[in-house]
Amino acid sequence: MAEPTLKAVLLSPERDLGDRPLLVVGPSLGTAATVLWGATAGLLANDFDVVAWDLPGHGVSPKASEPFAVADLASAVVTLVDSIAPGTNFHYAGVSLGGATGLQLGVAHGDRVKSLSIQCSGAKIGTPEAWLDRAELVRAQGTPVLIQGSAERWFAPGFMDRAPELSSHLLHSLRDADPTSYAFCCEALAAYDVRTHLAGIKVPTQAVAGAADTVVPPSFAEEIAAGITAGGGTANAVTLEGVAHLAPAEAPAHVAELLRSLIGWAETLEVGK
Ligand SMILES: O=C(O)CC1=CCC(=O)O1
Repeated sequence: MAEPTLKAVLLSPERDLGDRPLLVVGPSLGTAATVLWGATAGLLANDFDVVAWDLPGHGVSPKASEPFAVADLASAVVTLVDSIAPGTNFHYAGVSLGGATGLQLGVAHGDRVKSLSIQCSGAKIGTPEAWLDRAELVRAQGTPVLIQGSAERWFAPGFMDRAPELSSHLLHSLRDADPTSYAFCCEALAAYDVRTHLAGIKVPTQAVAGAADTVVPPSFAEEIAAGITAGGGTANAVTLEGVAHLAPAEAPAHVAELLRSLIGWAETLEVGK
């Protein structure tokens, strides 16, 4: 296992980094973060420096040459932040595997993270067998074989008709992803389980679920919030109606509002530190 190299895109490019709170946003398996987060970031770009990182072999990140764990993704996010804004503590929001990376940031790098928005994610996602089967499938047949099933899991009913361009753009990022890197992500998810570590997360956390998500239903967000609160941390769970697995693309205005409220509150706590 090794920390992969990650690359990022600044989604609030009209201002230099450093003047405003830094919000790092992360992707779900198969998506490019700029596409997944574009609409939400557009609503936040006046108030925050928004930086979107990509999974290995997805979007702007290079392919992975060896396996990695979700914990390695979290360390790689910290390395990435230090390469663009050295030593800066940041707010973090991530979807699904990007959300799992966020929980791992809270577990292992809580001193660097000012708040966590964990979206359409869980402390454990799916079963190891299913992830290892998917890794084998994508290695044998490439990412196109995943497109039909992903479209069914990712979007709430009616979204593809309402937003044909965005949904097609998201599915193109899956088609363009490197199959080997995608398979490594599946293997990282097979081994991922931070359920017994939630109590160690002390940063303000919001767990956001899609009511129509069949991959990680709202009970997963409730489990995260309950586990963190039990550890003395501060967390709450929110369910978005009409949303499946890609909340920032499906409900950007609502997600932006949730992030504004979380970050605003977390910044007041920081002032007193
Ligand atoms: O199965 C999918 O494609 C959805 C998903 C599970 C983990 C993740 O990041 O995305």
